[in-house]
Amino acid sequence: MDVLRQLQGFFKERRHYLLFSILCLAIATALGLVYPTLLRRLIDDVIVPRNFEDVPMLALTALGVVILKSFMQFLHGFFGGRLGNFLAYRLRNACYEKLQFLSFRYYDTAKTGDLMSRLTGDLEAIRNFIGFGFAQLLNLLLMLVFGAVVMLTINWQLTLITLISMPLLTFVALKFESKIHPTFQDMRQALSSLTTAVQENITGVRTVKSFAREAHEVGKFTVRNEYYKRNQLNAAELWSRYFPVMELLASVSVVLLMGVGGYLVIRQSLTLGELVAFFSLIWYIIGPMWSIGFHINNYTQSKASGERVLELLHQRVDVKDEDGVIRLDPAKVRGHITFENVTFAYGNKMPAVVDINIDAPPGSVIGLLGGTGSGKSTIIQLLMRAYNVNEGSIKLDGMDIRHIKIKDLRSQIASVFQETFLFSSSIRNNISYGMNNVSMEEIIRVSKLAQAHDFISELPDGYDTVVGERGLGLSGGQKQRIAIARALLKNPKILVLDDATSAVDMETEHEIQAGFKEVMKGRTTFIIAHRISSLRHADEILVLEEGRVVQRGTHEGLTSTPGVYQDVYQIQYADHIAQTASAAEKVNP
Ligand SMILES: Nc1ncnc2c1ncn2[C@@H]1O[C@H](COP(=O)(O)OP(=O)(O)OP(=O)(O)O)[C@@H](O)[C@H]1O
Repeated sequence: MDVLRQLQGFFKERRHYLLFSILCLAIATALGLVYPTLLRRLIDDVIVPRNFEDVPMLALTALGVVILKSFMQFLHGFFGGRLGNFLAYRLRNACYEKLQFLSFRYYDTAKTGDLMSRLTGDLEAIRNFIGFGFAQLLNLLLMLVFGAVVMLTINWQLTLITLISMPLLTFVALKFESKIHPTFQDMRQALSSLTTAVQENITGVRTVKSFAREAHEVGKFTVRNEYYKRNQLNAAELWSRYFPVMELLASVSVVLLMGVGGYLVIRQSLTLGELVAFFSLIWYIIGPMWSIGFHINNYTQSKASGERVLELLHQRVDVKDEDGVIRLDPAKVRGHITFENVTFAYGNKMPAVVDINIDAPPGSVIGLLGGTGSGKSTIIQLLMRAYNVNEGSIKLDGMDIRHIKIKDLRSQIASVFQETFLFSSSIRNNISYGMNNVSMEEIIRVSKLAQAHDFISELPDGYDTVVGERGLGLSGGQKQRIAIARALLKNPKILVLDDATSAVDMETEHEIQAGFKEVMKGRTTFIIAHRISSLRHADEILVLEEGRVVQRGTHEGLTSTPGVYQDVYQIQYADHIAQTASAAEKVNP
């Protein structure tokens, strides 16, 4: 109930809908009791004494009850639907907003499929339960109480005898629920793994095809599909057993009623009308008993769903603005970056970077070189304050970035990552992502700088061409050039190029770098690169190994000092060095 109490906070302005919905359903249920009473009057007061002038009145009453009952049911659905949808809408918005502000740390371990199912399946379960299930569960109790009270007022002995099978019916219903519930959970799990397989397969279609793994993928899917089918069959078998058993038990009441009730009528301790009313009342009570398991199941499932949604909403955001943060005036930002003894570890792992010191004055270019996993990207992540440093500090123009408004800090940094993410929208929208009121001229200007204008112009719809999901349909280099244009449009004080030219050929790299020279002017630039050619003009190059800076200096200084940089240089420039050496030999034999 704690979950329900917490969820209540999301619909407190519409709490009256819940009350109306329950009230209307209760009235409809109470009206349902009028039928047996009318039947009883029809037999005892009309048919038996052949008093037929009362028939029209009884018929009109029945009609009135039907209409009123239907109207009450309509109102229950109306208010329930409004309430459920209002709550789902509020929760969906709250979850989505939370997802925007959750830290990178959360996304390091979060699974897309799981998050999607919280925002869809779980929300749907909550919507149904709060909108309808809750009222119906209460109503079920009301039906039992109302029905039993009316029966007791007719004949309490007969009531006790005929309701003898009720505990057994309840027991079977609950037992059934305890079996079907895990089966449903397995089914949900199986469906989730089936969906994950489809999602992964579509996302990684290029990898699958390039490794000719179609048959393997089909096999993997078949196994999961088989498992899902088995679960479905289990559930179907349980259902097929449930209804006959329930009917059998319910028939015990009916048989008892016929025997004992018939005997009482013969003995004239019960009227014929009362016996018929009893029949109708017994089904009025047994009906809800059949679905008691379903309603309880609905409740437990929604409770679990509520917990999952609330768990997401209660996630702690560890990187957030503190009170009294500094706002940046873009015109005054100079872009002086300093790292002072920075150490950082992801979770409980070994530190990813240790004791990093960098001084990047405004407009300088810092190169980061190192093997895979050496900590290059981590340095950039820390600069953007994706994570808080564990030790030391990072400063922008002398201010610790922890004291600067995150939005302001990030708006001063533009990055081009190794992996370019494009939204399924037009190229123009992708380039101007996050910016308002950008003119077409501006978009074209930056695209030209990023060497993207030519290939965009050749596309059928030019800048209005809609790129597929994550940019499918464009080459890696083309996507990267769009990302570069996007970064240039932001006109940042700090530029991060994370292996930004790795997906383009040498010639294009050269062209892009020539363009970059222009845009890097006046901006502090961090370049992460595997190719020395991308770094040679940097003001300072940091060579990283296992999170530590093992060498630092300019290209000239590092090439003339024995060490990692010189080794990498010799490997990457082997041909060039050999040529230079033979040319020198020819001159000085
Ligand atoms: N999100 C993360 N969660 C946990 N550990 C991480 C995460 N990102 C990186 N690491 C770890 O931190 C270390 C440094 O990784 P980082 O990505 O900074 O290296 P890199 O030099 O950029 O590598 P690459 O050139 O392959 O991109 C590695 O040991 C890596 O496994």
